[in-house]
Amino acid sequence: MSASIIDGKAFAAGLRERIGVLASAFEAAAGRKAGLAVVLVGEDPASQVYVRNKGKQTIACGMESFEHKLPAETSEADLLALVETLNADPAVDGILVQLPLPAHMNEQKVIATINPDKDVDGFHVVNVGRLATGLPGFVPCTPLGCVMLLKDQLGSLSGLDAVVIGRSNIVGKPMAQLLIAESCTVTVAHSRTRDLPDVVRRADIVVAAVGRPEMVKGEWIKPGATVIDVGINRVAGAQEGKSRLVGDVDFASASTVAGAITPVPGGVGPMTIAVLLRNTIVAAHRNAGIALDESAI
Ligand SMILES: NC(=O)C1=CN([C@@H]2O[C@H](COP(=O)(O)OP(=O)(O)OC[C@H]3O[C@@H](n4cnc5c(N)ncnc54)[C@H](OP(=O)(O)O)[C@@H]3O)[C@@H](O)[C@H]2O)C=CC1
Ligand SMILES: Nc1nc(=O)c2c([nH]1)NC[C@@H]1CN(c3ccc(C(=O)N[C@@H](CCC(=O)O)C(=O)O)cc3)C=[N+]21
Repeated sequence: MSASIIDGKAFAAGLRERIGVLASAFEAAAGRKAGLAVVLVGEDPASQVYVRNKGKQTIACGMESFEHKLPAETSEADLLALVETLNADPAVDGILVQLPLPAHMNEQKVIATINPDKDVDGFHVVNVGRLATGLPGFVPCTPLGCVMLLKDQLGSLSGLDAVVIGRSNIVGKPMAQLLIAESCTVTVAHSRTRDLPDVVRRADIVVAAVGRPEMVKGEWIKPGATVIDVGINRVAGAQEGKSRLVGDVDFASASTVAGAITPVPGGVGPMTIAVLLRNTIVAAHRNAGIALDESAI
């Protein structure tokens, strides 16, 4: 049996199209474009690529992109001051501070400074609390993108057994919260989990967010299960000096057992950026007091 491939790239393109329509309606109603500010500290090449892609897609959707690139040696106080300026700027609806930050900065302190109603990453404790209690807020982009793909693939997730591998604040934990909200029976596995293959074998839905290239093997997967691979790992390619991207799932073996699986690249990654734009257009409507049917996006 061969799994169907979940085309995150195509789904993300459709999502951006719907956002584009909402963005032009917003501009007509508000007399200004919705705006996203992205802050990058330092010169990490992968982060630079992501930030550039975010900026391009923001503009392509008819929103305004404000990019702030700061040198790696910027003081924490200067970064906090920039965040405060963006909080106060009425042209800015969403703020994203690219992580990880340089070691001399306290990430929690920086995130805590972002106005929760502009926190389109959903990382502020207020939004974490809102998600945990079922209040409207902002949900982290990567896990929300995963749930959109799952619901598109499976319809209702109610009653399904889900295993999330990874318990980070940005992927694993919010992913578990969203699956609980969809009435899945959720297990969260991590580096101390005993017999991970056995835990994964129970799952109708497997979400891998580990950061270990091709760790999850096909023999671990229950036949017909849906596999969402969040991992983005750059490894040495076949050709000298070239690298390639692989996920946390061994795609070759898992795709012979799973019912459906996301590829890397072209799966969850493109969804992350599209959901960021979704959260930004939602923030713009809320901040401007303009009604929007958020469940329809
Ligand atoms: N597609 C996208 O848009 C995004 C992709 N990513 C990718 O997703 C992956 C995870 O990211 P992130 O959550 O930030 O990573 P973290 O490093 O913050 O978390 C990794 C988690 O995996 C667990 N883990 C590590 N080794 C094992 C193991 N051998 N067995 C079981 N669990 C293990 C850790 O457990 P413990 O807590 O015990 O240490 C931890 O909870 C990365 O590849 C990252 O690049 C991340 C964000 C967005
Ligand atoms: N504050 C903050 N918010 C984030 O959401 C955030 C962050 N910091 N730091 C880094 C991680 C990682 N991340 C990705 C976004 C897009 C792709 C993506 O588009 N991936 C493409 C491939 C891109 C390539 O070729 O390199 C794909 O999977 O098809 C991947 C990973 C967002 N993150």
